[in-house]
Amino acid sequence: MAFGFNYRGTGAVFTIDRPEKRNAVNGEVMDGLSAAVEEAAGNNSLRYFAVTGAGGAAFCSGGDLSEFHRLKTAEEAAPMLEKMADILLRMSRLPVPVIALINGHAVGGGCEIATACDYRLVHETARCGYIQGTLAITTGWGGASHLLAKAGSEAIALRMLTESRVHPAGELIKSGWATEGFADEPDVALDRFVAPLERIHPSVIRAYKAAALRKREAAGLEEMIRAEVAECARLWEAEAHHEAVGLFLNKKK
Ligand SMILES: C[C@@H](C(=O)O)C(=O)SCCNC(=O)CCNC(=O)[C@H](O)C(C)(C)COP(=O)(O)OP(=O)(O)OC[C@H]1O[C@@H](n2cnc3c(N)ncnc32)[C@H](O)[C@@H]1OP(=O)(O)O
Repeated sequence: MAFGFNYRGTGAVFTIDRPEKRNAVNGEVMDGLSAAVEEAAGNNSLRYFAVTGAGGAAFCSGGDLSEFHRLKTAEEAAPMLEKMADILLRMSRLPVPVIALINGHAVGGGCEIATACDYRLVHETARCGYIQGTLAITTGWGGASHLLAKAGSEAIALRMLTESRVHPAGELIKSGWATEGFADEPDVALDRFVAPLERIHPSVIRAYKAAALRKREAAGLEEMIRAEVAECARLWEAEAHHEAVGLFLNKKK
């Protein structure tokens, strides 16, 4: 199975479990996350929803390039991009805090998953970045829209997106992208982070989450995501993108 979904204390944890592929997202992971989000949305006693990756190397390396490299045209790429963008939008709209437990590198679509969360806890060795630019595409799962809708500094957000590089944990914490860093086991960091929330009545937490969602919706988040997906699909079919992906997949051959 490419993923796990477990209840842990008062929360639920979705784990991408493909460490040999650095937790790249394939169709099975998408469907698993979609089902987990649906289940969490209907669970009135849930207090948080966390996403993480199996193994120490990566949180998530983005879309599975070997699987999605088959998609050549904008028309072929769009349904995949739309599907994951919709899953991440629904995840972001969960009525409880959504936490990215970034145990290792989060790049490309992996960085977008983290961005759709309310909080990002980053291991000190993890590096994160919207590296899609190096593949001649933009983010296509809604990551730029989530980032711009809630970033404190538009300039920092825009610079991260356009530079398309990976950032060490220290830099992510300093810029405010990461909520906090950790050096111990991810589970310990998660418990430490949720402990103060668990002392507050769940209805209060849910009310504040609803307030944050109202702010993002007022920014036009859903419409922004639709435009982002279309733009990524348009760039996807260009030769520059397919060449860059081919180079990555053939790098060790
Ligand atoms: C859909 C789109 C979007 O945003 O909307 C995207 O996500 S574009 C996808 C953006 N993602 C990427 O460009 C992938 C970037 N991946 C990386 O930069 C790296 O793999 C790191 C994540 C930094 C990990 O580096 P590290 O040296 O630890 O591992 P590695 O590069 O040797 O990778 C280990 C194995 O995982 C595979 N692997 C890694 N990332 C993959 C991916 N995204 N899709 C498919 N396979 C992948 C490698 O080919 C290799 O397979 P073998 O063992 O068989 O050789």
